[in-house]
Amino acid sequence: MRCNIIIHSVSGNIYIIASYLQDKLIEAGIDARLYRVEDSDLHILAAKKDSVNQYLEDILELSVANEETLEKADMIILGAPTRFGGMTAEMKAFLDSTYDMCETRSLEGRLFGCFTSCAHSICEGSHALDSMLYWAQNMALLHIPYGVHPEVRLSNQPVAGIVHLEGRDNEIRPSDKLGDVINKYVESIIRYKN
Ligand SMILES: Cc1cc2nc3c(=O)[nH]c(=O)nc-3n(C[C@H](O)[C@H](O)[C@H](O)COP(=O)(O)O)c2cc1C
Repeated sequence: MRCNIIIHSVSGNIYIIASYLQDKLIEAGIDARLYRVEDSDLHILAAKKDSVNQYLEDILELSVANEETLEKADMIILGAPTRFGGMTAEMKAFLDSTYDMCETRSLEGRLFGCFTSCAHSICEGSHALDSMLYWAQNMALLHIPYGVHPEVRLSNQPVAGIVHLEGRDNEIRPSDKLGDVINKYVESIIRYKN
């Protein structure tokens, strides 16, 4: 199974989650690859903010996603920061560029997952997940939800996907606890593998 993870990340949280998720999927025998969407002024922000500069090179090393990235995937996972309860404009611009694919139904039946990072509110993160989910539904993709995992205690995750809370100015980077959540999500994905 080929899984293409497409991200937008400014200060690195989404990149950290995506890299961990990619490693875990590869360990599970899934051909997981990481792509980014265009962000034309990321380098300008990186010159002003250390937290943006920290992962800039890693992020820019990723190939930029296009329609082929979607068409080659059996599973598409989107990761984008939360912006006012939605996804970022950069991720939205990429998804908007795929409109023809919903009319041709060329992605129908592929699998879908999503994750986000935000400052302080799981609730706003959950809205951001839903905004990506609406795209997936337009594309007739099949959503694999995070669902309910009482064994991962107090993880406070929405059922739709994974949310990381960074606190103020990246004071909380994705931790082992979020790793437990991602591991559970990978277990669900493996069940759909064949
Ligand atoms: C314009 C803007 C709007 C934001 N809106 C929200 C929001 O609605 N809720 C929230 O909790 N965080 C919000 N954030 C914080 C980002 O989602 C957060 O910094 C995220 O972790 C960035 O991910 P990254 O490190 O991968 O770039 C906002 C940030 C910016 C710059």
